[in-house]
Amino acid sequence: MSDAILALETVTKSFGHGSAVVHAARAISFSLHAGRALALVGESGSGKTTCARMAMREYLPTSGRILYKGRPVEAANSAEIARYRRSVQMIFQDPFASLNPAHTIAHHLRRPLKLHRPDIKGAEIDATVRELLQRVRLDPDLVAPRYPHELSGGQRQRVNIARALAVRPEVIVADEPTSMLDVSVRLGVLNLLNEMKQEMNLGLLYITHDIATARYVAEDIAVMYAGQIVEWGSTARVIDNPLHPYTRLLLSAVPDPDVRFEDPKARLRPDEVEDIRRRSAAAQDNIVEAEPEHFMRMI
Ligand SMILES: Nc1ncnc2c1ncn2[C@@H]1O[C@H](COP(=O)(O)OP(=O)(O)OP(=O)(O)O)[C@@H](O)[C@H]1O
Repeated sequence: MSDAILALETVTKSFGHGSAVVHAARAISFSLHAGRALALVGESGSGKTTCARMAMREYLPTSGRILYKGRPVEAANSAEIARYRRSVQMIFQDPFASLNPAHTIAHHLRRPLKLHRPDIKGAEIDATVRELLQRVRLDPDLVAPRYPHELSGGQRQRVNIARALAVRPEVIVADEPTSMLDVSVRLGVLNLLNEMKQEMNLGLLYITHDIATARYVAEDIAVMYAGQIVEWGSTARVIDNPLHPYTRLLLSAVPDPDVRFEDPKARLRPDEVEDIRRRSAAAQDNIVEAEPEHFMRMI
């Protein structure tokens, strides 16, 4: 599809040098489209956050290109970079760390409006704060005057979503947005992200170790293993008919980022895990040098 808002084209990111080099992302290609979500799934260390940080321009790729509306970001001037930064907003894992305990929720939402929305002034700012809170299904009268510690984790994450929406982004990058929340409120936050995607025509990059949750937000899934995308497809196809052994491993693993697959709490036996890892690594060796198009055909 050529109407991508944001596209990573054969992007690679390495850290360190020589024998200590870590290939965190290798030949990664994906694009984000208005009103659609891509779930990037994989275990801890597979390279998901590195991809998110490249999409945010916090990390520059070692090689490859990032395109914003078809134009390479590297060639952008400072005004275009500023527009890009506004256009691509991030929601982090820890809903508390990203809010300042000394300020009210209203303050957190007024700030981006004052900085990035010259079209609204004075009383309009407070009206927009109310609108934003309503949009994320929070009661403005109750929530606007509160401090972050007075809200639940789920409410705080909704405030973070409202803050990201304040600058009218085109893309939201949500890195494990529910993994630090109570299980009981996770689905509500995922449903909210899904509604925002549809209502505001946002492109969404949803990053998770828990492949099953992709069903609630994402049209497509890309599965990452050791810095590479090893399987890609529609969410229903990947979950119902996973082709790659590593995807099967993810589907059978417990949804807890702190539990490694070798952990006895994971449902697979250690010998099964070892076998799948070996086959994943072998499959990966075969595709390392392949062009993305060729790789897509292989999976
Ligand atoms: N700034 C950095 N310097 C050196 N190595 C890094 C850096 N950032 C990430 N890495 C390494 O790159 C690899 C991929 O890490 P990344 O954080 O992208 O994975 P992840 O799938 O997002 O994992 P997690 O869910 O734990 O964040 C890991 O081996 C990690 O140690």
